[in-house]
Amino acid sequence: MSSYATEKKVAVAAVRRACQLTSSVFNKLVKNETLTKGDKSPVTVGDYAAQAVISTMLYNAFPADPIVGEEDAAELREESSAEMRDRIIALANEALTSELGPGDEVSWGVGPGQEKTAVQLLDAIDRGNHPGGPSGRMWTIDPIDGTKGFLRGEQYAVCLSLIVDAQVQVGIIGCPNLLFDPAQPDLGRGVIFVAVKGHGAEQVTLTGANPIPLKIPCFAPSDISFLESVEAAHSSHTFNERVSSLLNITRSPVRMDSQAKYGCLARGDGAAYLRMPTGVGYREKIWDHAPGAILVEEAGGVVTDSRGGALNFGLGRTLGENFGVIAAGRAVHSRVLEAVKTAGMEAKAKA
Ligand SMILES: Nc1ncnc2c1ncn2[C@@H]1O[C@H](COP(=O)(O)O)[C@@H](OP(=O)(O)O)[C@H]1O
Ligand SMILES: [Mg+2]
Ligand SMILES: [Mg+2]
Ligand SMILES: [Mg+2]
Repeated sequence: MSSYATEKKVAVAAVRRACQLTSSVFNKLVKNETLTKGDKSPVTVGDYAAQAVISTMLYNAFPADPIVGEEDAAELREESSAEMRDRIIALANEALTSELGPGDEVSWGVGPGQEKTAVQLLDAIDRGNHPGGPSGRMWTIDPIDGTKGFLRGEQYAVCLSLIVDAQVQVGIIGCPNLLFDPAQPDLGRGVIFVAVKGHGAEQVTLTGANPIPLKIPCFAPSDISFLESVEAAHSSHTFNERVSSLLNITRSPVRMDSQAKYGCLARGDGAAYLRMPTGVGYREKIWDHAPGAILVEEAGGVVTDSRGGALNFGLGRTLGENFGVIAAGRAVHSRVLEAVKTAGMEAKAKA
């Protein structure tokens, strides 16, 4: 099985630069630097600039690889967005050219790069327009996952994955606001989760140091707690409550934005991640789950939809008919899946 050594190196370097960008943007973010997209969700200068940086670095290393990225530059190309566009270009160039120190080897082509023009950076954002599909190599970029958490100063994640023939091979999740070790808060914040199919999962610091292999522990029933979204619109809190009570879980759920939830699950901070749709019609996006799914699987866990089916990353930009997500260690997963089925039947009977 390929170890995807070069892909991993480039991907970690890209996420590292993007994390530095998003952390520094947060401290300077002003009101008119956030737009509302067509689906009413927020997007900030940080989302755009981070996608530009990651896409540029991927293009340098793998010019033929298509990219499925969350953001596009259509709005930025409008004359009325000139101020925001200039800011994004400046941020992206700063992130692409800054010295990051140890671990940022120039020899891999991932060290400080050249400044890019506005046209090049807008085109880099728009290279994320690939439709996805069942065959070939493609990257997914979610430059800021959990934009709402980012805006609240809480958890968010810079997420990147490599998918080959619909199978996730590499997943990287950068979490600048996450404690490196909740048991040792003095080690500070900032974690990058890294997984390569067949080669395990680990976490490193934002500088790529202190690698720690990740393995989901076995949980006693009394130690089980759920990880879930902060946003009730993204996943049903009431359904999770019902599942918890069916499983006699007494611990309160841990609410957290973004794929930081998958990272926490992979290292044993929480026993299960349950994401049930709040309404009909929303289709989960592949960039919201591909890095997390490979991370949890490589840490020994199981990730399925709410019916127990595999997540299908080969259907395009979304997960298609996959309904909800259940991620957990093997034993907990099968118990949660049973309870989800029971709660689902109860809900149907009531409707
Ligand atoms: N109605 C909905 N149902 C489920 N997920 C949704 C949703 N609306 C938006 N999302 C997704 O939820 C992601 C955040 O997940 P979480 O709630 O776990 O933090 C968002 O990612 P972005 O923040 O990258 O846009 C977005 O893609
Ligand atoms: Mg978004
Ligand atoms: Mg997202
Ligand atoms: Mg996003």
